[in-house]
Amino acid sequence: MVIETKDLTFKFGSQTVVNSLSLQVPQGSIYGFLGPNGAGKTTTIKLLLNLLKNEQGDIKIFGLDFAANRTKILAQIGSLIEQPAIYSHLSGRENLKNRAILLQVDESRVDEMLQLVQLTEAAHKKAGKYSLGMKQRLGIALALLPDPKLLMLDEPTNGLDPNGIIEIRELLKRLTKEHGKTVFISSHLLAEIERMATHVAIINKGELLFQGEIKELEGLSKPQVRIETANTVDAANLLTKNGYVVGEVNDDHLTVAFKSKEDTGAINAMLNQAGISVYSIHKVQKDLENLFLNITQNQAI
Ligand SMILES: Nc1ncnc2c1ncn2[C@@H]1O[C@H](COP(=O)(O)OP(=O)(O)OP(=O)(O)O)[C@@H](O)[C@H]1O
Repeated sequence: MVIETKDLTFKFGSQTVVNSLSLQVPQGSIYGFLGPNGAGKTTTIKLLLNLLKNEQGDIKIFGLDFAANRTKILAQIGSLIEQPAIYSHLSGRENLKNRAILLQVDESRVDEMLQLVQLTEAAHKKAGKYSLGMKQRLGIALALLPDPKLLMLDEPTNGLDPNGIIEIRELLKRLTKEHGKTVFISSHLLAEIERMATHVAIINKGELLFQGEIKELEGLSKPQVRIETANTVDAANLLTKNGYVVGEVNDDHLTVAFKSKEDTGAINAMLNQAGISVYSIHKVQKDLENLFLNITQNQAI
């Protein structure tokens, strides 16, 4: 594990903001750290970067105890929290070059990083003239300059347009696949990270509600049969009488729990035989965004 916390807890005054969090971030993963606004994501990230001091619980990073190895560990973490620290009157390249001198990193890394985040063409443009997405990518390039093993990003896709999100997504995928990095990325929108994350943690009110591979999260979403018909109430009654678990019943469609393809065919035949015309019938999976909302609102899945 690249990051492992055990019962991590943090309070602002009497408010417990991070509550007994045990996180496990595997090597090489894109770990999506999800939760609604105010869930405690930024606070957790600050604890993992030593910007806040943890009060209770243990943190291990790269297998080392954080408290005893802070400097060594932090030298291997690149981070981007809130706005990247960019000089807007300097070009993207000058921003990177300045940082390279400051960190005593070989200047050849500057052009490498520009290429990696696809800013080579805009390298000589003033950073103040960059789009939000370009600024975020420059921020990531600055964080990657000393070649850290782990990248921690707090809501880097916030406010980006769809293209900007895609560019960040492709960049983070390349970083894990081709450069062996581990990426910890927070977001309050599952849709923004579900297509890149390999692992997901969902927190709310500082508590961990789910942690696992993204595939496991998808597996939690139980499939349904969606039936479109003119007479949803009669259809619901008939299906209930025959032992089906009916979900939602709307004006134009209803849903029942999916069992099998054969069973879906049997439902269709049953409704037709009762004189209820079926316009369409198919299997649907609850989308992840709804599942995420259900989990964070403490509803049954
Ligand atoms: N410096 C502070 N002093 C007191 N309370 C704070 C402080 N910083 C954050 N909080 C509170 O801690 C809780 C968690 O905040 P945090 O910023 O970690 O959440 P978040 O999940 O990152 O949310 P967001 O997506 O809105 O940034 C919130 O209720 C917030 O009001």
